[in-house]
Amino acid sequence: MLSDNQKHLLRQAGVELQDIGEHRFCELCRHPQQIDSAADGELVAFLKVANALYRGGEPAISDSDYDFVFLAELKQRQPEHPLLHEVEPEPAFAGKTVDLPVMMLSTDKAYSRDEVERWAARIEKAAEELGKNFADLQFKITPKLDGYAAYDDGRMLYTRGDGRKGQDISRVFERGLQVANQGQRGLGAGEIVVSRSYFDRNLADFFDNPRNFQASVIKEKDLDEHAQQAINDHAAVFYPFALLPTWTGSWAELIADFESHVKTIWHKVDYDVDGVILEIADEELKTYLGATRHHHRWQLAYKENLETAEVRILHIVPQTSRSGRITPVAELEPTRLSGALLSRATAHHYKMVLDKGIGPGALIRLARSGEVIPKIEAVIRPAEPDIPEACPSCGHALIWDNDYLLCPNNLACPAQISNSMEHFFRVLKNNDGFGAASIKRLYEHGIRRVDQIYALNAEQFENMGFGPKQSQNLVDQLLRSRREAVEDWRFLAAFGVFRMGLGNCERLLAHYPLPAIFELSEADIVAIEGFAEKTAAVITEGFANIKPLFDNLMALGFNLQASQAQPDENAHPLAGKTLVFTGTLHSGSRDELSKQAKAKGAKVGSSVSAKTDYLVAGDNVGANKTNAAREKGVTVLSEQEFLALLNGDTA
Ligand SMILES: NC(=O)c1ccc[n+]([C@@H]2O[C@H](COP(=O)([O-])OP(=O)(O)OC[C@H]3O[C@@H](n4cnc5c(N)ncnc54)[C@H](O)[C@@H]3O)[C@@H](O)[C@H]2O)c1
Ligand SMILES: [Zn+2]
Repeated sequence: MLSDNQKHLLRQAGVELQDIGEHRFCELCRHPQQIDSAADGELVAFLKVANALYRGGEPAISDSDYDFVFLAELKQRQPEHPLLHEVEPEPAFAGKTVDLPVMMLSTDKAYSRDEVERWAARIEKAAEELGKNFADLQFKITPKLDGYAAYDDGRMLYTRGDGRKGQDISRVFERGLQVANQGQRGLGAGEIVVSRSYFDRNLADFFDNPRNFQASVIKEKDLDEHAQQAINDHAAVFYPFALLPTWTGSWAELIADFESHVKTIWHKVDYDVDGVILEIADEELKTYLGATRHHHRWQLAYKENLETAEVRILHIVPQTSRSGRITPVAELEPTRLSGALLSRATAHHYKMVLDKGIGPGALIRLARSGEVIPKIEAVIRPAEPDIPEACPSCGHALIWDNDYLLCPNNLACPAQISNSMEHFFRVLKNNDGFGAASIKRLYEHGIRRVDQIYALNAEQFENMGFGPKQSQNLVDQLLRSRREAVEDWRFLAAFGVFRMGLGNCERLLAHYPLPAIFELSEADIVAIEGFAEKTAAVITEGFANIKPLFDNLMALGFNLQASQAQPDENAHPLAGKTLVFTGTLHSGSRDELSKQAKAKGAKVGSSVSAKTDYLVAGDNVGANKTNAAREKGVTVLSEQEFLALLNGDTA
């Protein structure tokens, strides 16, 4: 049963226990493998409760069960579920909520060298697109502190909150908390941590675990005397990531001795560490790579997962996805791994099936990983694969599209149509009842598009075989989905345009109002940070394809919240602009001026590109450089002109 404190935490976080029930929640904590039997709603409710307890310092299950059993199950059932693509929320305290100076996200995770190499390959590609030499890039490794994330801007300390808005917890500094390493205030993101050896010696009798202790340090209520003592003894500190022990080197150096670099950094600090963080140092490339709603693409957490299993494949079942790509799903001899029973695994694509010999009878190695789970890590003994020739859903002949087998029959393929309709309701999130089973029935009765679903009344649902109560509920849910406010980028993402997931939709609509997206040229899209040339063509084509459906749905009147920052008369003239500094500056160091510009909402790059707005040229800058910038459409400013802008004078 849950403790009173745990129940209090849930109330504080606004997480409803009745969606799953206390009894069922505790039963699943003790017997994680029973999650197989849980309904989707139960699974989601379980995750929300577990997360709220964990963030409040009272975890009910181990991290490994959370990641590899419950979260993994959700990934398998509903890969697009928002819980998987957004920062896990922290419960709010009574206190001021403030915009974070920078986005504080979760991290993308890797459990094998293979995954690390795939991440590096994406970095290499982006570096190439920016004209940078991958071999020259510096990579950094730091220990991944397992504490309580916070951000220190020098004036206040904030929690990570939902990644965009956090809460003011400056009180911990008033309680005497020091910055680790004799560090100063204002060093940005870090974690509140407690020395592992100190905890074991002095705190283990009073707190269940360090997480429990850390949560108590930031609570608004009076501080526990042992916690206060730990702060006085400087055993509990705020550790800014900038001060962490760091390994730095090129990719070649990193990968040549990967295990040993990781191990050295992992054990460098006397705090709880649950992995290492890999990242690149190049600021311009970082800006270019950007972030999803969940993690920065320039950063990767490497964790260890020692449990693997050798499993025999029974057969491979091809499945047609929403986009027409055929996913190879291997049915396995049921095998237990990290607490869960595995009976299926996926291969990336059919090229891999072909190359590695993933056929019936093959012996493979499986590891539970944080990515699409579980997936085939390695083939120990290959077997002749079956490569399907026809789409398993519509029978259309398949074609190869790079590494993927593709069903090109996207206008009439039942799987593609049904999966797209299901995707719409799932991404929109503000409705219930349009899962795979309902959609299948609707499809069987001739429904092909979501606007047709919105046109149905209760009687028509009943005629398709839905019960009377369910029919009324579906009608209510459709109405609710139109009335309840929904962000315009989420609405756009629901259409499932290739390459337009939640993150990209949000990024695009920060620049253009929703109706304008159909007028965008490829060049308009490329000009936005984070969009590459190749994808822009696919995106404009995708928009053209959804236009008729989009218009039909808009006519129904959804309650859309526009995300685009309305042109603000009072906005600072540097807000949203990208600057590059060059030459000798007199009013401050380049770092100081960058900081001031960033504080006004500007971005600072390291070299001029087509995305730069201003080149701030100090002394001793050659005409070649300024002319080249002007040719790219960049405005060249003197230091004085820049200072005037910084003061708020308009350009
Ligand atoms: N046991 C449970 O019930 C439960 C519930 C929810 C989540 N969890 C655990 O929480 C984790 C997911 O949480 P998350 O979203 O906070 O993500 P995460 O574990 O990926 O951590 C991301 C955070 O790492 C921090 N970090 C630490 N060291 C860093 C460094 N050197 N450089 C940069 N950043 C660093 C940052 O603050 C960042 O916010 C999972 O491991 C999961 O198991 C457990
Ligand atoms: Zn098909």
